[in-house]
Parts: sequence; structure tokens; C-alpha cells
Amino acid sequence: MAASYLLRSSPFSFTPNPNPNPRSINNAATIKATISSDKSTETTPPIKHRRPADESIRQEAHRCSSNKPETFSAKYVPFNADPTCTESYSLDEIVYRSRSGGLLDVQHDMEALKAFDGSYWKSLFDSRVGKTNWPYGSGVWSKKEWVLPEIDSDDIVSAFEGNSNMFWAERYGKEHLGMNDLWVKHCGISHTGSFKDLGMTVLVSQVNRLRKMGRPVVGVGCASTGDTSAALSAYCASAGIPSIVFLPANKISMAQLVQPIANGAFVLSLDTDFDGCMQLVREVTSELPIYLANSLNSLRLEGQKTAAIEILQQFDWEVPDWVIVPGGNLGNIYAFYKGFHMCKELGLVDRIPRLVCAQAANANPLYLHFKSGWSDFSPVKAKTTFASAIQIGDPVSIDRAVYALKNSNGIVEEATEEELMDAMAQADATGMFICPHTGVALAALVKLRNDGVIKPTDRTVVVSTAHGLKFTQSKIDYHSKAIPEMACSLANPPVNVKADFGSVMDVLKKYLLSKDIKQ
Ligand SMILES: Cc1ncc(COP(=O)(O)O)c(C=O)c1O
Ligand SMILES: N[C@@H](CCOP(=O)(O)O)C(=O)O
Repeated sequence: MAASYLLRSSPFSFTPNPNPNPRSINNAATIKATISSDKSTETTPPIKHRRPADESIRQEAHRCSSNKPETFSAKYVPFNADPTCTESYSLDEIVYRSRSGGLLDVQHDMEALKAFDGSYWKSLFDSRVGKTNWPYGSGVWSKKEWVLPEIDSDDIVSAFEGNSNMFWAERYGKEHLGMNDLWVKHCGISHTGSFKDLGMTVLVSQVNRLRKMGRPVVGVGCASTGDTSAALSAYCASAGIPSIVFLPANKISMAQLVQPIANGAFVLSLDTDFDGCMQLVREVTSELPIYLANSLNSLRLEGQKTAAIEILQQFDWEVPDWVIVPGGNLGNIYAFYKGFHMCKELGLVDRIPRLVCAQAANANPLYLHFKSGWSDFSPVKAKTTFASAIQIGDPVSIDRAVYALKNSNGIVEEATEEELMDAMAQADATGMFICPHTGVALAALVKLRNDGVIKPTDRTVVVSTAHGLKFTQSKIDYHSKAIPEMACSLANPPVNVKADFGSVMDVLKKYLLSKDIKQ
């Protein structure tokens, strides 16, 4: 019975059980043996679909998971607390700060996870990639046991996020950096066009669960530079949960602004910067039953950390030498560290990459802190930058970022406006279409290559955090050479030509000649 059920309900032939439970099924070999010993399937005609026609994938997941005792668990603990500290909170509590006012972290029951070895987890995760199984087809929920183990699949709000493209930057690497193993992890090719989807699916799923439990959550709110708000409003809209977004007026792109508007969020445009919005949303969410969705809330980072696991998976569990991440509110750099570190602790890999956090010089509090030898941290007043989503002067996750960098032998770099815009233009000219934040990361890479810190053969991953289509105005400004005090040396403006054969031929000949001369 169990074996035929597994065959019927699973569309793929796998080694591990996608719902591992060491109490009921000891290991992968048992499943394999059980399946192959079920002779009754030999005469059964091929099954077209894995579930009855009137059953949705969510109902299918519910049927498969019902009555299974949960093996894995997680709780909130104070971030980087003394090992003797006993303070902890259930993930079903609404809490963002520890008793002392510090950050929280989601701590998993590592002993339970260690009941399975590294190769078990690798095959389990590999078996789920890119499928339509609810919820495991999502790149985030394919790692559910490491993310939010206790949530019922029924409560999950997912857009099958993650599984993002790892782009081999062949021409950019070769021509601009002399590198042959340079990769761009396109986290922005995603449901709402940024990596925020990875964390938001987790946070909104937990809110969905809390609301079903009758907890007082009337809506979910965030301060945003444009990407968190887009992700929050999309996931909330998909679950029918009200969302409220606090945006700094005239400081985010038009494409980002229209996202929450279209998704039906309550949009507040405030005459302040991101740091001002963050301050306000914190005050408001402590007064009203509005759940806070910024990365101060450590649930978000549980989803974001899966991008690190996914990078290892995409390299067949080989560890890259460097991973470069643009940093603003600084949750993501810690999320990457956490994902890599978990893979090491659970035996999937034997080391972690060196991390680089890249900041815009106009919003560089972490860079200044790094350069001072990690002496006292001071927030800055962030100035306008084309990398508008990281225009943040007082990052909430500063402690998490410092921890991640110290424990990964990490580096912080910065990029001026001209450096980041030129890097973006250069990358685009080799076939990418990146956002200015990815330009910051590439500019940091250029500096580290020029200084000889990153070697030509080092396998390097640049994390692209948002889709270039969200930031077209910056590209228009650059290519029209409309940026004061910037040479825009790679501008490629369109040529206005009279619509007659002779004029077109003239400009084409001139163009082709110029190409010939360069080659
Ligand atoms: C496109 C983009 N890149 C990078 C970041 C930086 O991420 P974090 O705030 O986690 O440092 C953000 C948001 O802050 C972002 O929206
Ligand atoms: N870039 C972010 C800034 C807020 O970061 P968060 O990760 O704390 O939500 C945004 O898009 O709003």
C-alpha cells in the first residue's frame, strides 16, 4: 500500500522521500527497496497524472502530509547569544526583538537535521528541483525542513520562487576581468523581480498560519526602497491578506512604485528617506496588530538563505571561492552566510566561500565600519544613488552583517556612482540587463581583481538582486549622457536617421567601418 501510494503520488523517481521522517522511514534505501519490491505495479498501465483530476496540488500535498508527526523544528533565539542563554520563542509568537532589544535569529534543531547525512540532503534537494509539487517545486520550499519545518503545506503562500538562473558571465569575465569562472546568480529573475520573494514567501506563509490560528494580525507592513514592498504586496494579494507599505516619496523607481499599487496594497508615500520610513513602521507595528515584514524579522532570512544553498546545488555541491552581495539593510549578506554555514554544518560541503558585501559609496555605513577595523559603528545619512534600493544609512542588520563577514573571512567594498553605472553598462553590453545594485557588486569585483585579491581562476559568484527592467530610468539617463558630472563613457544612444535609403546606408557604412577598425 505504502509503495503504490508513493508511486502514484510522486511524479519523479527519486531516492529520498520528499517528506523525510526518520521515525517512520529509516532511510532512502528502505524506500527504494519497498518501491522495487511492489510487483503489483508491473501490470498497471502508465499513470497519466499523479493526482485525481479534481484534486489541486495543494490538496495533494495536504493528503500526502496529513497525520505525519513533524520531525524537525525551529524557534527564535537572541542573535549570537551566549551559549548558556535560554531565552527562546516559538515561531508562532509575534516577536521581532530579544528581551535586551537585540536581533533575533531562527535556530533549527540541528541534532534532528543531523540524523540525516549530507548526501541524503543533497539528493533530497536535487530530487525536488524545478518540479510542480506543492510546495517543494519552489526553490525555497524545496528546502522546507531547513526553512520553516513545522508549517503545514496547506498554509504556504508560494509563487514557485527561487530556482533562479546561474548565468555564466563568459564574455564579461573574459574581456573585462580575465576570468573564466565568473557567474551571476540572477535572483532578480523572479516573481516580483527581486530576491525579496525568497524571504517573503516564508514570512507571508507564517502570517497566513497565524491568521488561521486566530492570532491578531490584521495586515502586514513594511518600509521599503521598492523591492520589499513589491514582494510583500504580491504575496499578500495572493493570500488575500491586507498589506501596507511605507515608501520614501520620489526615491524609488516608477516600476517599483506601481507594483504595490497594482497588487492592491495600501501605499503610504512619505516625505522622508528609507531610514525614516523604517523608524515609522517600527513604531506603528508596535502599536497596531500589523505584522512587520522587514528583514528585522528573522523569518525573512530563512527564505533568503536558500539562495546560498541553491548556488552550491547549481555547482553540484562544489564551493565557489567568492560570493559578492550588494548590501543595504544588510539582512541578505547574513542570509547567505547562514545558508552556506548550514550546508557545512550538515555535511553537504566542507567549507564556505569568502563573502564580499558591496555598498554604494553614497550609502556606505558598513564599508566605513569595515575600514575602521570594525571599531564603533556609526550610521550615515545616505545620499542619493542610482542604486536606490540600497540607499540606506542605518541598516537594521548591521550586527548580522558584521558576524557574517568576520566568520567568512569577508571583505566590504564600495563603488562610486560612476563606477557602478559603468559596470552596469559594461555588463549589459555583454548580454546582461542588470540593475544598478548588481552594478555595485560588479564594480567591487573589478576593484578586487585589480588589487589581485580575487584571482583570474577563482570561481566567483556575483549576486544579482533585482531585475534590470525595474531600473530602466537609470539606463536611459546613462545612455542619453544626461547625468551631470558623469562621462557615461559607454553610452549607446540611438541614432536619429532620415527615413530614406541613402541616409540609412550612410550611417550603416560608418557604423560597420568603425566596427572593422576596432576588431
Ligand atoms: C535590489 C536590492 N539589492 C540589494 C539590496 C540589499 O539587501 P539587504 O537590505 O538585505 O542588504 C536590496 C534591499 O535592501 C535590494 O532591494
Ligand atoms: N531594499 C529593501 C530595503 C528594506 O530591506 P529589508 O530586507 O529589511 O526589507 C527594499 O526593497 O525595501
